[in-house]
Amino acid sequence: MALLLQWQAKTNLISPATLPQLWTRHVADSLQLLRLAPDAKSWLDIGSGGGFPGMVLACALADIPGGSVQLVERNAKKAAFLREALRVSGGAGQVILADIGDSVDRIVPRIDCVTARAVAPLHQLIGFAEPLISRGAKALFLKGQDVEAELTEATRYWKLNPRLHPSLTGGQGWIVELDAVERQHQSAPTPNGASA
Ligand SMILES: C[S@@+](CC[C@H](N)C(=O)[O-])C[C@H]1O[C@@H](n2cnc3c(N)ncnc32)[C@H](O)[C@@H]1O
Repeated sequence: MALLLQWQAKTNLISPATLPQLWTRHVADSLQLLRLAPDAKSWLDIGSGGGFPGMVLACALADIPGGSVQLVERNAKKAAFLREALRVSGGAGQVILADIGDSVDRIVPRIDCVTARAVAPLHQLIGFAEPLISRGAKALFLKGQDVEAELTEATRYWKLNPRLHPSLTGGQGWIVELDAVERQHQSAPTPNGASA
């Protein structure tokens, strides 16, 4: 957290308005995911930014044999922060400087749990994570009060059976848990333009 505050002075890693609630809004918000996937060892966080939830999970997993978090971040400055944060904290993980859309197919180790917070709308996140979910990963996406609208939009593209968990850290937050997803097949248009 000291390193985050130091870098925050030069790089916008988290919203300045949330600085007074660093430990609840960011650290506890991240840690609450562990209880939803207690056996997961291999994690991947999409768009880790200032390290939430990925960097916090990397610290929590540091003493667990085989525990590790892949932190995928496309912004070079934020990726540099994450590398330094892993170094000073001894967190278990690696930083991947890449756009998840271009790199997810190159993730070789089996991922037990894929996470994201404040990165993209749900239907897009599912698109990014689908290759990992289809290989057995659980998805845990931290979402805000618009979760119902995001789920409705996502079901236009995906067949889902989501579990919704209220955030333990207050506010209007939710965690969307997904164990399987399937792309919706658009029915082929008939020659007169109507859907079959
Ligand atoms: C609003 S910040 C949120 C950071 C962090 N997850 C949090 O909740 O504090 C979104 C981050 O996701 C990264 N990002 C957005 N789209 C991405 C993508 N397709 N691949 C990798 N990183 C992405 C951005 O560079 C940015 O650092």
